[in-house]
Amino acid sequence: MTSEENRRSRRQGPAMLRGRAVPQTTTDQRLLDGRGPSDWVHADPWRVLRIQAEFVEGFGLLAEIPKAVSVFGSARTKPGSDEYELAVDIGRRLHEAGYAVITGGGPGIMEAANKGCDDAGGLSVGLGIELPFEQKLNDHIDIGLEFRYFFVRKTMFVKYSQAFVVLPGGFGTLDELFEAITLVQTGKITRFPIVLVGTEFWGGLLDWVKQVMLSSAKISEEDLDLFHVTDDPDEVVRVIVDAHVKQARLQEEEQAAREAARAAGNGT
Ligand SMILES: CC(C)=CCNc1ncnc2c1ncn2[C@@H]1O[C@H](COP(=O)(O)O)[C@@H](O)[C@H]1O
Repeated sequence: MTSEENRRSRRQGPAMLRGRAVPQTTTDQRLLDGRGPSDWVHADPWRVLRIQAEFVEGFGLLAEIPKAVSVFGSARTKPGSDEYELAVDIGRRLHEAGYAVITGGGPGIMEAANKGCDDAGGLSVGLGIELPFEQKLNDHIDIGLEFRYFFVRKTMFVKYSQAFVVLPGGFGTLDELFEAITLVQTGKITRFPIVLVGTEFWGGLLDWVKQVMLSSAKISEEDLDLFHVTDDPDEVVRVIVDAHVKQARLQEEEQAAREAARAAGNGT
């Protein structure tokens, strides 16, 4: 090391650097200087921060929404079709039962459920996803958020709703449905009603689940109780409300039992 290099030293955060270890520029300079290579923007450590930012934004925006139900279904369902009108009706009824409605914020069933809730004066939430083609949140949303990452968005549906309603849809809908069933089956979320709407649409899949999955012991008999299937919008809401009433009662009983045990332990 030359005596010139030896003299140079710099503090960099908690570190002290000397000689040739001292970088030519400061951290601030590198941050503020627009020039230079930008490959780092696409590197994984940077992505981790973006992912983290999506969680922070989502948690921040949704933390204070009241109890809510997520409604899923095809992005391709056309306004005016029976399934679209059914989703409008379900969105409205969910609001009337005291729930906010959360959807994927897109067109089709998502738009219909948001519309039903919004037109009835309810809180309508859309959690959109950035897609390769131009896309905007539907017009019936009070609180909207656009996610880059599907897995971050999926966390929000589960964390901020207390039930899932699933209307006819394609791969996206099946992905959301089976994630929810898996989370309930594995005890990651408890007492979480999942209602499938459309006995004809879901019938073939349910037959296969029973005839192939169940009969080859890939699931057990009680796993069939993890979801409820109906065509009746009134029943959709009733199943959810009943499950939540039962859940609240159980929680009260558990709380009372804990307090009784504590009191007995104190000898009071
Ligand atoms: C017209 C078109 C294809 C638009 C796509 N635009 C989308 N916008 C928001 N969420 C979406 C979209 N496509 C799929 N999803 C997600 O996947 C589900 C629907 O997918 P699918 O149509 O069943 O498979 C929705 O519940 C939603 O959460």
